[in-house]
Amino acid sequence: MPNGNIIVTDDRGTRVITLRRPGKKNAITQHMYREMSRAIDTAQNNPDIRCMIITGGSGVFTAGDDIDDFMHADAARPETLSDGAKFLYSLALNVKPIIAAVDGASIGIGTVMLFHCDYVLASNAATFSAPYINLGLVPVGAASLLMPRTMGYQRAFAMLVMGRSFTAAEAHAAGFVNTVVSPGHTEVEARKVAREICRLPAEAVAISRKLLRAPPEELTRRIDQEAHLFGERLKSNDAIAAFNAFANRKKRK
Ligand SMILES: C/C=C/C(=O)SCCNC(=O)CCNC(=O)[C@H](O)C(C)(C)COP(=O)(O)OP(=O)(O)OC[C@H]1O[C@@H](n2cnc3c(N)ncnc32)[C@H](O)[C@@H]1OP(=O)(O)O
Repeated sequence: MPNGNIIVTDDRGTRVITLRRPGKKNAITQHMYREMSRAIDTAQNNPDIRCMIITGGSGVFTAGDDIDDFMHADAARPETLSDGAKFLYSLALNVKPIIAAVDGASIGIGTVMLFHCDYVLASNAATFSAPYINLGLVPVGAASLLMPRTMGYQRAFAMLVMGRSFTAAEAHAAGFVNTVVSPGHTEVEARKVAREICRLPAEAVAISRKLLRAPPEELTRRIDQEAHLFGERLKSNDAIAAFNAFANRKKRK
């Protein structure tokens, strides 16, 4: 059942998946994860879809997991994790190029998903972080595999273990952003990249892409391994204190 926070449109061979929850900085609920997974999964065997764009629109990409939703979702944690994990599986198993258009903050899963994407555009107002450490947590989504591979161990350490944020220029220098554009222009530029990809021979794109990427089974193995450790960390005093602090921050407002 669509809830309006994920908008999916198909335009000349490109599926555009838009996070639209501006009042909550595009924080991602379990329902939104399911909608995004469905959009990616249903593109796999659809010959009309040649590539995809994931965008947060203008001003923000995503504040990561919706922490309220995460905390209040079914008390059974494995169930809570499963929509996010399913989304990560959808990304890991996806066979079509995905372009990400990042304007503003990209936090947590927002940044992790970029490492599964094929081409990343960012505005110079974009910032990138994956501050699981600040919640007493560990990386998810095969970030511990893909980040050091893409940008080198030291940068991955700064982002994942120290919780550092990268600017668009730093992300570009680190190699996980292809192009930096002006704020408000990421989506239009992403559509140009999509048209370029759509003009290429589809089968050769698919084979070449597969050769370039980590095998899906390697990704899913690491996703599972991280999810297990993440689940353990959720029970830690550090994580409980961090989630309580978030809840109290809201009450004080
Ligand atoms: C298990 C989880 C793992 C992870 O995902 S790790 C990453 C978790 N994410 C974060 O730590 C980011 C938290 N959010 C922020 O730091 C800030 O927000 C921003 C920097 C993204 C934006 O700051 P500003 O422009 O000052 O906006 P604002 O007033 O903080 O937020 C606007 C509304 O959005 C809600 N919100 C923002 N992020 C989240 C989130 N991740 N989960 C749930 N709600 C969120 C706020 O509470 C508020 O809502 P209201 O106006 O009703 O008070």
